[in-house]
Amino acid sequence: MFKQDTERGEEALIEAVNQEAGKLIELLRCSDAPDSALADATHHIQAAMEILSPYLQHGKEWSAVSIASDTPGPGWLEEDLTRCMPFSPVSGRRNPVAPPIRLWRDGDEVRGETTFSPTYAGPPNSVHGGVIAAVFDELLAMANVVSGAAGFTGTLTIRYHRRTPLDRPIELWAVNERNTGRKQLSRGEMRVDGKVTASAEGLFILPASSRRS
Ligand SMILES: CC(C)(COP(=O)(O)OP(=O)(O)OC[C@H]1O[C@@H](n2cnc3c(N)ncnc32)[C@H](O)[C@@H]1OP(=O)(O)O)[C@@H](O)C(=O)NCCC(=O)NCCSC(=O)Cc1ccccc1
Repeated sequence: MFKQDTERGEEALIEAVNQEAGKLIELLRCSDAPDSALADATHHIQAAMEILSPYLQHGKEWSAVSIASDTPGPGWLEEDLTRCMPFSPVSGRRNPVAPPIRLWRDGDEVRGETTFSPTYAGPPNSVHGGVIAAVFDELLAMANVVSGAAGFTGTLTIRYHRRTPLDRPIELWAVNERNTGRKQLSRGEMRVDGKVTASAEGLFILPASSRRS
């Protein structure tokens, strides 16, 4: 059974069920189960879907709910930056497709760690390049947030130095290099055992429309 956190209550439960769903995705991705087991699992998954479907939220309002200020619970914690985007497909603890990522503020920089399961595989034993890009998008955006300005991704350039392995601890690092008017320039790295496997540079821009409003 899920262990309830007495202080965080519902929040702990919603995160726990998402984590279980993430493990389910990994089991499906890696499973060599026979048809009988797959049929049984399908039955149980359908039962869970029936329980949840009455609570499905549709429409603009729900898709706009993506930042912590839209949800109950602590939104901004410097030691746990992923809290401010609980529904993110990259780091959100309320999104079962997100890998388990931790991000925290370290002065002007953002640091973090993650381990990618085979759910995120691209080449053999390695993380998918698109997943790496997605993680950098969020990591660099967070470095901008920490620096006090956060625009939309305009351009994101990734250099894949060597393969990023699955099932190994990955170090994440990013910093905002420059804020000029509406533009923020940031860069980041992924490292394994101290060696850079991928690096990124991003130009983030505040849209003209956000200035007028
Ligand atoms: C915002 C902007 C990129 C630009 O705004 P506009 O008002 O149209 O800009 P305007 O035309 O006034 O030009 C101003 C200056 O900027 C320059 N410049 C313009 N564009 C580019 C460019 N692409 N690349 C490079 N430079 C560009 C332009 O030449 C000019 O330069 P100048 O001053 O002459 O030297 C807009 O096109 C847009 O919304 N695109 C979609 C963005 C999107 O969907 N991103 C993905 C989702 S967000 C995400 O994932 C992050 C995240 C993660 C996690 C959590 C949270 C966030």
